[in-house]
Amino acid sequence: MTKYSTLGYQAAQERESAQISLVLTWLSLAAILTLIGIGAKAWSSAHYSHAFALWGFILPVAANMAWFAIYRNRDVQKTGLLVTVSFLFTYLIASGGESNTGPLWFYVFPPLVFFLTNLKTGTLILLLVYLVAIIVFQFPGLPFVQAEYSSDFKLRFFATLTFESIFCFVLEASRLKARNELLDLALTHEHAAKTDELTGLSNRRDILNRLSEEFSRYQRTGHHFSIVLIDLDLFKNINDHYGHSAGDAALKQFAIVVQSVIRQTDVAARWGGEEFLLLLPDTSLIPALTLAERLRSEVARENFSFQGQDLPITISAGVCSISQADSIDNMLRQADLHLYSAKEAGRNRIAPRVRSQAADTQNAPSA
Ligand SMILES: Nc1nc2c(ncn2[C@@H]2O[C@H](COP(=O)(O)OP(=O)(O)OP(=O)(O)O)[C@@H](O)[C@H]2O)c(=O)[nH]1
Repeated sequence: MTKYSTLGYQAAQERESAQISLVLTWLSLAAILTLIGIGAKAWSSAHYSHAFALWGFILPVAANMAWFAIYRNRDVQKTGLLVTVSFLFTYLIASGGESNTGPLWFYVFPPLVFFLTNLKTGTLILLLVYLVAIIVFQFPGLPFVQAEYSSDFKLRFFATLTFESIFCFVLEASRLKARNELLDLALTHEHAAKTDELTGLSNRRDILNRLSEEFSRYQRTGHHFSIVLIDLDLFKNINDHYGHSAGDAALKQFAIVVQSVIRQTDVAARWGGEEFLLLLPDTSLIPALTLAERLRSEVARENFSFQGQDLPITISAGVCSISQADSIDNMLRQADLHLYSAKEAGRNRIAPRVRSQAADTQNAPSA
């Protein structure tokens, strides 16, 4: 998965295209009003065909707005407006507009195409615009070309349009660069705010949010979920005998084991110190106990080591399902009580007990 496919990027992209759509709606409205206005001006100067042609462009702009209002398709909205504006500007440069001022509208194009498309597509469209202008300027005899422009005008037109295009390209490129850097920074902060630095798992704040989301989902849909509160056994001894760095290494290795056991939809978090919490969506008590038991036996089997020394790591855990509680606080309290009873019963075990656990944990180390 690339960083551009993460939820954060997708949300930012969605916000940006929603903004572009809004601007396009206002631009379309402004275009309609402008076309009405300059059409009326042409009419008052007795340029009837020109007035009708300008008013004729109102139809596709209005149709594009209506299409978007019904289907909310932003790509069609963008393409529709770009195509209409392209034809309008081609008409203006070919007809000369009022007093040969039609080509002046071309200056709207560079900022508009870079705003609506990306740098590559924008540049391609601008090259097409140049091609249209060159054809109109070089072949005044063509049937659709009614205007003739002086050499001086053509030269200055291309020079100024080129200058404007390059300027818009550079501005857009630096805007995109700044926007991506800002987005990266925001995502890094967002990730840091949700992640435990040592283990890379979710932190307490993140899992509390997810628990409350899962609880709301349960209230809406009735989908059960469970939690597993895990504590590494006699962890103080690990720190005391092998050093704090060995303890840290064991916590990291434990996080890797947890992630290899849980499903992708489950969430593992460092609850604090040497305590961890699992959130298991769509899981009732028995499957949650089975998963906790599998994790316990994986941890007991895993070879935890630090700088060549083996670390004796086992876990105890308390499990609770939403069917046994009426709130998140209550679930956490019950899981904590079960964890306490697992410790009391000799550690390296899961509570509440299921029959199959008894055989597995007969040889569990005592406190
Ligand atoms: N290395 C390391 N140790 C930690 C970290 N967080 C908490 N601890 C240690 O974990 C130990 C927890 O010890 P206790 O709460 O006494 O419990 P325990 O020794 O695990 O005994 P039981 O829970 O009864 O099995 C303490 O010594 C903490 O200093 C950490 O991030 N790194």
